[in-house]
Parts: sequence; C-alpha cells; structure tokens
Amino acid sequence: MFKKRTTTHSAKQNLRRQQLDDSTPPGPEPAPQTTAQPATEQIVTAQQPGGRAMNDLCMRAESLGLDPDPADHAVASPAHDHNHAQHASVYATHDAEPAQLALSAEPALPPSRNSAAPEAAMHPTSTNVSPAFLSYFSHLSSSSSSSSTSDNPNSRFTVIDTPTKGRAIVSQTFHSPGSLLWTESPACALPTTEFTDTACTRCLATPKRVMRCRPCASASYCGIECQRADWPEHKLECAHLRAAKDAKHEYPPVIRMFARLLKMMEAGVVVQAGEEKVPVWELVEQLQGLDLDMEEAQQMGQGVMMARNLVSNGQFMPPVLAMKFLGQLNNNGITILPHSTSIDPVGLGLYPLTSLINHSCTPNAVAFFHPSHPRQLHLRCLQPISPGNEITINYVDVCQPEPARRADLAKYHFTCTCALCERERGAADRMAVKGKNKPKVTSVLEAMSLGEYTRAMRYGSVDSRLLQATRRALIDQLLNSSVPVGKEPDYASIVRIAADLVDCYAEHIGRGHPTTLVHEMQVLKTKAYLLQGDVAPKVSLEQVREDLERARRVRSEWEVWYARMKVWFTSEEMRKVFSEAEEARAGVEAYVKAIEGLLRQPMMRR
Ligand SMILES: C[S@@+](CC[C@H](N)C(=O)[O-])C[C@H]1O[C@@H](n2cnc3c(N)ncnc32)[C@H](O)[C@@H]1O
Repeated sequence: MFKKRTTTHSAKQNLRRQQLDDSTPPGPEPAPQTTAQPATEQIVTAQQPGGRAMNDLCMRAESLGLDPDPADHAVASPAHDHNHAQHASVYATHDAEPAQLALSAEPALPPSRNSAAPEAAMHPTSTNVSPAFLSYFSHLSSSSSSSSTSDNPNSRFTVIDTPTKGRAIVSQTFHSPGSLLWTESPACALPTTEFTDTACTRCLATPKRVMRCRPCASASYCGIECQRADWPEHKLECAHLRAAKDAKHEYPPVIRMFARLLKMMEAGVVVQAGEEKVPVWELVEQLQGLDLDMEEAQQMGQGVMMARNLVSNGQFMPPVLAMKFLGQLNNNGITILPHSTSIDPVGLGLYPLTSLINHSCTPNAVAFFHPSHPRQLHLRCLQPISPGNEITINYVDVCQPEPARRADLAKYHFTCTCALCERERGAADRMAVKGKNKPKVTSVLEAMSLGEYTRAMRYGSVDSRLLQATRRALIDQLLNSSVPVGKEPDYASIVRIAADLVDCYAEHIGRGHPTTLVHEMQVLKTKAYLLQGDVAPKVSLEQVREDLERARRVRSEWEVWYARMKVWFTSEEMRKVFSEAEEARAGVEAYVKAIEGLLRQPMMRR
C-alpha cells in the first residue's frame, strides 16, 4: 500500500528557497559557483511561460472530446496498492560510437524486393509529425559529431503513416549490418528502482561511488558535472522527492519519469534543436498512446495517483489527460540495458525519435547503450537495410516461442504479423491438425533443448510455467555463475543447453547481435570452466573427441565474433567488458591443448 503524502512545511520553505536561487544544485559536494551549463544536446532551462504546456494539452484534450475535469485539480488521492510496472521493453544493449542521423520529410522510396514493410510505401510522408518534431530530427542529424567511415554519411530516414502500425520510420538508403543509424539523447531518463542508489541519475553509469543530492537524498550522481547537468530538471522535483520520503525505492521509474516530465512541461523546458528550441511537451505530445481497457485504465489511474504525490498537492493535470500521458509513457519508454549490467536494465528513457520505430521479431536494428554513458542511445543496423525498408527493433525477448511473444506484445496493443510469427503460427496450426504427433516431453532437461521447449510450449505436454521457470533458472545459472547445476553435474547436458540457447539467440536475432554476443561470452566462460574441469577420466574416448571438436569450433567461431565485436566496440571500456570472454577463450584453448595431449597418449590412440 502506498501512503498518501503531503508536502511538509519545511519542504515548502526549501522549495521557495530554491526558487529564489535555483541555478545551482545543492549537494554533498561544494555547490557549483556558476549556473549549470546545458550539455551539448541537453535540455536547457525554461523558455516558455510556465503552464503553457498544460493549457495546450488541456485544449487538445477538449478537442479530442476528453473531459479535463478541472474541478479535480486539487483532489487529494486516496492510498492504493499499485501494481503497475509495465513499460516498453526494448531488448537493448550497448555501443560506443557517435553517429549521424539525417531525417527528411521526403516521401519514402518504393520498397525494395525484400522490403520489411511493403505496406509502408503505400502512405508516404506522415501527416502526424509536427514541424517542431521534424526540427528535432534535423537537429539530431546535424548535431552528430562524427561518424565512422562504415556509416553512410548520406543516410536519410522518413517518417511515414502505415495502414496497420501507425507511423513508421523508413530508410531511404542502404545500411550494412553493424553500421550506426543514429544516436539520441533522452527527453527524460531515470534509473530503475534496483539501480536508484548505485547509478548516476544523470548519465546512468554505475561508478564505484555516487554522491547523493543533499536535500532529497533521492538523486545520485557520479560527479559534480552530472549533478549540474541534471539540476535544471532535478530542481523541479527535488522538494517533492524530499517530501515523498523514499520515493526512489517505492515509485516505479515510469511514475518518477511521469512526475519529472510533468514538471518539465509545466516549466516550459525546451530541447535545443539546432537553431530552434523544441518544447519537451511537443516531443511528448506526439507519442502514440493506447486505448486503455478497464484493467489498464485502473492501473494507469493508480499510477497517476502515485505520481501526483511527486508533483504537487495543489495543482495537477486533469486525470483523464494524466492517464493518457502515462499510457503514452508506458507505450514508448525504452528500457536501458547496457552490457555492464548484464540482464538488469539500469534505467528507463524516453527517446522521442527512436520511439517511432515499430517492432519486429526479426528486427533489422537494435538500440545500444554504452556502459560508461548509458543515457545516450545508439541505434545500430543488424541486418542489411535497403532503401524503402522499414527500420524495426524488438520490443520483447524474441527468443521466446510465438505464444509467449504474443502475450508480451499484448501490452502494446498489437499482434505481430512479422514473417517469423506467421511462420510459427502456421506451423503450430498444421501440427495441431495432426494432433497425434504431440511430442512427449518427459524430463525438464530434455524439454530445455530449444526444439522441445518450443514444441512443449505449443502443445502443452509440459506445464509451460514450469518450463519457463526452469529455463530462466538455468539461464541464470549459465549466465551468472560457473558452478554447474546440481550435485552430480551433467556436464554434457549443460554444455548442450548452453549452446542451444546461444543458437536460439543467433537464429532469431543474428550471430552479431550484442545480446547473442553477451550470451555467448557468458556461455563461453561456463564452457571453459566445464571443459577445463577434470572430466577426462570420466568420459569415453568418443566423448573426448567430441569435446575436442566442439572446443575447436567454439574457438574458431569466437574468433569470428570477436573480429566483429572489434568493429562494433572500439573503446577501451568495451575491451574491459569483453576481457572476461578473452579469459574464457584462454580457458578453451588450454583445454584443447590438454585434450590433444590426451589423444597423443598411446592408450588413447584408437
Ligand atoms: C513505440 S510505438 C511505435 C511507433 C508508432 N507506430 C507511432 O506511430 O508512434 C508502439 C506502437 O506502435 C504500434 N506497433 C509497433 N510495432 C507494431 C507491429 N509490428 N505491428 C503493429 N503495430 C505495431 C503499436 O500500436 C504500438 O502500441
């Protein structure tokens, strides 16, 4: 249950003090003497009279037939349990390099033969993008500082309307796998609850030590620079966070983002887009919302109730509008998952440009976040993109079977019709007709191999929850430790399952996908551990030969992947991240030598 909170007298006084001199962040470090400077692409301070955003949004709500219910502005919220925590989940990883984006409003070229979105070309340039938003695109294009030679300097993207997916981004030029499509800074980004005490509220990096904002103790910073950069936004929420004690632990990131963005819009915060200043509210306003069903409306309502504790006691956005806004954030927020944090997202960000990209289970692009500066999103090409192809990313884990993907995508209110989904649904239908061919999966370990797992999920011969849980547990085991599962480890099964999982990722998202690489890296580590172990006396000669073959294969594949990774991850930090994998490689090589030595022994030569 969440308790209703009120702003205390001292918090109000504190707020007033800050309003008098709000250019300097307070904090554990000596407060900076100068006004915080906006970083290159960062948000600058208010340019518009406060409240304009709210008025504009209210007027728009009325024109949409929504009842802004101004009488409700000051109503105190009752306490509610809040189980709303869903947010857009782009399965994303990291990257190192800056890039360029050029987006034009020209019509999309006709789709190429292998276009991922043939429907896209039917409705060329979107009518649903405001001029301010287009300025924002142009700014991204012109502000990108540099690009590697592998990136196409003439890249152009177009926003179009599609009949079934809303807007989409289409490329007008060719992009090769690995090339950078664009970089984007968030309109707003905050750490997840798990990282709220350890990640920098601004850059979202996780340094060894963070400093807390003294008044609220809710925001953490890696240094004074980040504190200064965040101050124009944080000063709007600092007193409220202080009043709502321990908000950072109790409030989901989407709610904290909602509250912060509301404050930013209210204060008329703008994003510098080249010559122009684009109000944050214009970027937020164009995000696609959701038509909420009853249950979702209830969840959003509870979320809004929570958020108002972080905003203001006296004034609040009309509830209908607030629910719509929260729905937009849920539909468009992007999970920030840098490699350094493995499978745990470090933050949630709102990236207005990238959020225009639609989902595919066989995406041709991926969002990366570099561990040293996860705030910045880098969009990389995964598969060759031809002129006319729609840019796609994956919103959910595409290594799941189709029914699970469909269930996860339901929160975005669409059923995926990508080729993979259609194929899997078709195969399931054909198998269902045959009926008798239901596979018999008797052991969980057996079911864990990809094929059985997928079939088992489809035909329900094993409890899918058990399978899911086991799969997750096993993945955790494989990813997070070198300790084999169980007391009597079944090395062969573990290595086989590990390889299946990597193959699964490779099949669905490609060998070069960073997610695949990270899994491979961890699996290699596990394999190296297992292969280095004292297994030789326990296995047959045949088994030893198989292991040797596998180890050789792993070694050669690894070299290919590593060469590719070097192209993608050039910075020093990335080399550190992958040094673990180097260790694994050394381990595998040591094992290969040991086995080769074994095979040279006379008794083994048969
Ligand atoms: C983050 S937005 C993507 C951009 C959106 N099309 C727009 O116009 O702003 C997510 C929404 O796009 C639509 N969408 C994304 N991928 C889709 C797909 N593969 N098929 C159908 N609709 C999709 C859904 O309505 C979803 O709620």
